[in-house]
Amino acid sequence: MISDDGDLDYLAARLVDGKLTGAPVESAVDLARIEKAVREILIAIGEDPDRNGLERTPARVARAYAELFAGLRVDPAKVLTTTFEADHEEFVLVRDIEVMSMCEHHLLPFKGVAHVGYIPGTHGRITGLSKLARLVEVYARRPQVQERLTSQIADLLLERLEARGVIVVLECEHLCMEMRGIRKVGARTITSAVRGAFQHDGKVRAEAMALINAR
Ligand SMILES: Nc1nc2c(ncn2[C@@H]2O[C@H](COP(=O)(O)OP(=O)(O)OP(=O)(O)O)[C@@H](O)[C@H]2O)c(=O)[nH]1
Ligand SMILES: [Zn+2]
Repeated sequence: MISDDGDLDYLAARLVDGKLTGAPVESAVDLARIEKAVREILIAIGEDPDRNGLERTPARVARAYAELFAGLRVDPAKVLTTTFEADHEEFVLVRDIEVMSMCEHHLLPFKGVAHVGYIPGTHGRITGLSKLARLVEVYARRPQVQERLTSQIADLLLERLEARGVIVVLECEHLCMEMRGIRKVGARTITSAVRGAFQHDGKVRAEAMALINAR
C-alpha cells in the first residue's frame, strides 16, 4: 500500500526514469522483470529487440504496465473514506463513467462505460460523486474480467455506504474479441450487479434501468 487516498496519479508521479521511487519494496512493480520479459517476447515473435525503434520498448512497456495495473496497489476502501451524512434517501446515479481495463485472459484492453447508482440507507452515508468514478478506476486498473469488475464496485459501495441498494451496469468492447479470435468488431458486453433494493424490488430496478438507458 503506497497510496493513502486511493489516488492513482500518486503512483504515476513516483515513476522516475522508469523506477518507482519511495515505494515500499514489496509493493513496487518490478519494472526490470517486465523489461526482461518483454525483450523475450520480442525475440520470440522474431523481432530484433536491439534494432533502432525497439531498443527502449521493453522499458516503455514496463512503465505502461505499472500504470495500467496501478490499481493492484491501491486499497479501494480508501476511496470511500470521505462520506457525508445526508437526509437524501433517493436514487443517486452517475452515468457514462469511462472504463478502461485489461482482460485477464489475454492482457488486451476492454473499454466502455460504467453506470453506478445507489440509494442511501436510513442510517447510511452519501459519498462525493467523483469517488464513484475513482472506485471504478481502482478496480479497472487490474487484470480483470468484466463480471468481477462490475460486482466488486457494487459490493464495496453496499458495504461502505450501508446503502439500501446499489446498481452497477458496465457496457464494454473487448479487444480480445475484436483484434483476434472470433474478430467481432463492435460487439458490446453488458454486465450488471444489483444489490439490496435493486435486487429485491423489480419496480425499483426497472426505474433505475430506465434512467440508465435514457438518452
Ligand atoms: N466472462 C468473460 N470472458 C471474457 C472476458 N474477457 C475475455 N473473455 C473471454 O475469455 C475467454 C477465454 O477463453 P479460452 O478458450 O480459454 O481462450 P481463447 O482460446 O483465447 O478463446 P477465444 O477468444 O474464443 O479464441 C474467451 O472466450 C474471451 O472472450 C470477460 O471480461 N468476461
Ligand atoms: Zn481477453
